[in-house]
Amino acid sequence: MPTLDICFSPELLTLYDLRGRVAVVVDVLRATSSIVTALAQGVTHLVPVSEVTECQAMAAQGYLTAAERDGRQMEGVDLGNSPFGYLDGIVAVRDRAVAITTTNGTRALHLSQTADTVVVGAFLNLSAVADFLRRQQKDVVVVCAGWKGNFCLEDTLFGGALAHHLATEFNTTDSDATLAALDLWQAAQPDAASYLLKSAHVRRLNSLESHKDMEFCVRQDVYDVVPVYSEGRIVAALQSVQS
Ligand SMILES: O=C(O)[C@H](CS(=O)(=O)O)OP(=O)(O)O
Repeated sequence: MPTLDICFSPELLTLYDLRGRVAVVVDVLRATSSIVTALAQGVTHLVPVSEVTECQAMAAQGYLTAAERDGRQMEGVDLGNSPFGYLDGIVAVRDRAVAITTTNGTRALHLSQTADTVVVGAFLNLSAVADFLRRQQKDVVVVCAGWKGNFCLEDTLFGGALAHHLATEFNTTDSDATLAALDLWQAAQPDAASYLLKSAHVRRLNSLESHKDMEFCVRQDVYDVVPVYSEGRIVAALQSVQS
């Protein structure tokens, strides 16, 4: 039976060997929720980059640009880090490619590249990711983006929810990290959104008046898209299998 382990922060990734495994990178608030939403809304692919200047430069190649630092959209770009940027119709996103840089999410993606496969997880595509992992039948590490290297509740909660979904098909009992995330998921029931109100990131987003982002990002199974990060691009899984 394949194992499901959880890495609470990118700073701990040196302790994990991702080779031969599937990495599920999660940054519920808000990078991976926005990436899932972007692909569901018809974005062709996303390129995660480290620096804002790198992101801005990609506009010359026809990319839409999405850049955020400390929760705020940067000057001179098309989009920030809110999933509503892909939903509100202000920027036409269908059939466009997006260069994206965020505080925590893009770093976690870059650091996970040694995995056999890197997928992008969020509550918005929880069941789709679980189905994808069932088909892969490989060991899994959930890589929590956290906040500036620190543990965060929302990404760990996602890890617990995913482990709960896969508990009969994956070994979720050998890792204390997975057991802790499962306990957290149980503690958050029956209302994970209310539970997350206590998290530091939700308080940060509230102070930026992004409460509706949090309410959206904790919704489960809104989309069935599974983004896969490969060769510098994030594409929907079916596209990746066909190409
Ligand atoms: O925009 C976000 O939600 C965060 C910024 S911060 O953690 O609040 O500074 O970026 P992300 O990379 O999605 O964690």
